Amino acid sequence: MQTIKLPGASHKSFPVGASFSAKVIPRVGVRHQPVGTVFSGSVAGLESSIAPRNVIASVAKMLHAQKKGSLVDELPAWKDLKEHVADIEKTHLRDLLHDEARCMALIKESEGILCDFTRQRVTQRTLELLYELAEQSNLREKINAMFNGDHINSTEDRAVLHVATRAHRNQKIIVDGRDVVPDVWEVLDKIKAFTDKVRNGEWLGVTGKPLKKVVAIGIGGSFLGPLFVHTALRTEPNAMRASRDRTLRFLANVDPIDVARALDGLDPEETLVVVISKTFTTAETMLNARTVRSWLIERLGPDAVAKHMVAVSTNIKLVKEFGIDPDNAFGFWDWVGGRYSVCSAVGILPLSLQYGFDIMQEFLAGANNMDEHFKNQPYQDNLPVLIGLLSIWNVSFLGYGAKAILPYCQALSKLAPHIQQVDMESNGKGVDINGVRLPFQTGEIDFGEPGTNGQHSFYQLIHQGRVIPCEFIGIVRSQQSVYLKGEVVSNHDELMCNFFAQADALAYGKTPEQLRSDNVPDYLIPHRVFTGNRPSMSIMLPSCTAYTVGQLLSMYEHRIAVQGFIWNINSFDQWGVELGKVLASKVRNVMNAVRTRDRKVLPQDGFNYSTTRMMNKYLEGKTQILYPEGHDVFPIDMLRAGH
Ligand SMILES: O=P(O)(O)OC[C@H]1O[C@H](O)[C@H](O)[C@@H](O)[C@@H]1O
Repeated sequence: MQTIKLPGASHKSFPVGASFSAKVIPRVGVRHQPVGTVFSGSVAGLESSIAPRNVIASVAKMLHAQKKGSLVDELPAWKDLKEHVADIEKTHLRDLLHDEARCMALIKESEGILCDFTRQRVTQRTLELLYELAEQSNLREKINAMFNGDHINSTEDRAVLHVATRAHRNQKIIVDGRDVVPDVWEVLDKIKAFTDKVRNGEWLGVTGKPLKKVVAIGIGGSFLGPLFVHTALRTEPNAMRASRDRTLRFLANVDPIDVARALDGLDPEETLVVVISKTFTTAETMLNARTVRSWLIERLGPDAVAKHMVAVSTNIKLVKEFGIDPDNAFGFWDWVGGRYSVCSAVGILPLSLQYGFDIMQEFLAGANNMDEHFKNQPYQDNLPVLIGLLSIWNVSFLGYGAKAILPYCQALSKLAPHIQQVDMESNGKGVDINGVRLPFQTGEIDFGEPGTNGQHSFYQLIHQGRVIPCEFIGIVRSQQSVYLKGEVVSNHDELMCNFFAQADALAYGKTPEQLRSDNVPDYLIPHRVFTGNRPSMSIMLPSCTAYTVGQLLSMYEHRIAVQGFIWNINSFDQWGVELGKVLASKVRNVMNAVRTRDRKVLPQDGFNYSTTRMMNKYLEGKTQILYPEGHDVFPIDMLRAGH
């Protein structure tokens, strides 16, 4: 068979004359039917007629995928798994947990992390079928394509290489023919140099005071990951020592209440502001940045910006236009997705200001350790692959659309909010990677709270209402230990007693017979029955340090990628957030028109009845604000008073 070379494609050759139909979308790539046929022909024909590299690469990938069946639910393994559901429906976890061979096979320990999958509604046969599904879905090739810097984010024509942001200095990771690891380390070295200077008092504020308070302004991926890691490290003994006398706060919401809270009690003379935005165009972040810039200038004069404001962005041009010296800007690259950016300057700059670069380097090393594990381990021992496959089983075959993330560790209290974005923005899609509408749902609804708080809140529903697969995360050595003389167990042991108990309570439940033998009156028995058979997994980390937090983060990121690879969706774009933004700017224009022209209500046209009615209620309902021309409506009273 003759082959032709496809520049930039991951599969370097393809049979001449392989036919396809494709819609060519400028700058975006290719979608195949049924979106619409604009071009039909062969790969050879395409190469000679239109030939942009990214289009050829996309077509090659598309053809490759089509060869194997364009939708995952058409694969034989998917069908086998569908049939296998009936076998599993006949089982109960309380029986499955008695099968010792099964349990031994379902407990995996690697990189110091113990994962117990015995309380998943699976048998060894289920796992075999899931591995088969992974094979048939080209999971390994897709993982390799990610690590190789292929443009797997096809709708934005970008590589997906957050793993490069935590590469060791001597690793090589090639994107578009260029090793990016030296670029990554150039920024990391710059972060180290800058944060050392701020922390040791070499870099001072405009009035000569050390900058001990940091306000990090950013939203979405430029906020949730750094907040998660900051919350995880606050009480870790080494991190605590390293951050003594220092403060890190976040300002995310465009709600002025968040501004007031973030700045409350801060002295601008001692405050460094880090504006974090991949695009440097996000409306909320830029308004907050302008607001805080006014706060600094009003108190310290215009020269304050140079000493008190720095930025993290891929868009250095806009950073400069905002008035921040590009020397004080820390870059990253379009191949780092916002929600995957905590290991770039997005997280490492503010967190190094707070904890020092050395601690953040441990965090990067932990993430890198899990990246290597993910890249190299066979499916059977690969923690992110196993967790991802089990989620596919729960969502697509058992029909459990949500999962609860339940760390029995207060330090991990911001894991669930972070994973909400990483998972739901990545995998909440309606079409496959080729643009074909999916006949099944992808993604999961994520929520969670630390144990034991959640037990006193939503566990009722989990135990007796809906079935929600739970992910329990426990820690062997607590960051903080307390043992009170005379108490039965230490405080951390008390916490962990609940961690162990909940998983079994969900799995075993409580039968009417057991209740009767406990002398529960008949009328209460239906209310007190626990059906059990509710799946969970338990993950145990040796400690909650910068290193293990890095591992945990990477494990969750990659399990989400595994799910997206199997569903064959693009987990790395987020078109679904655009429409609301566009409509908000239409509202913004009208709001401005009404407020600046002293009108109390909206004109009749422009919005539907409901929106007009609600907006008029809002506009009439507070004292008329007339935006004064040429003046900042700032600062608000509380901040002016410097409380
Ligand atoms: O970092 P930025 O460019 O300001 O983007 C912040 C956030 O904006 C949008 O909401 C995207 O959906 C998020 O993925 C992103 O993290």
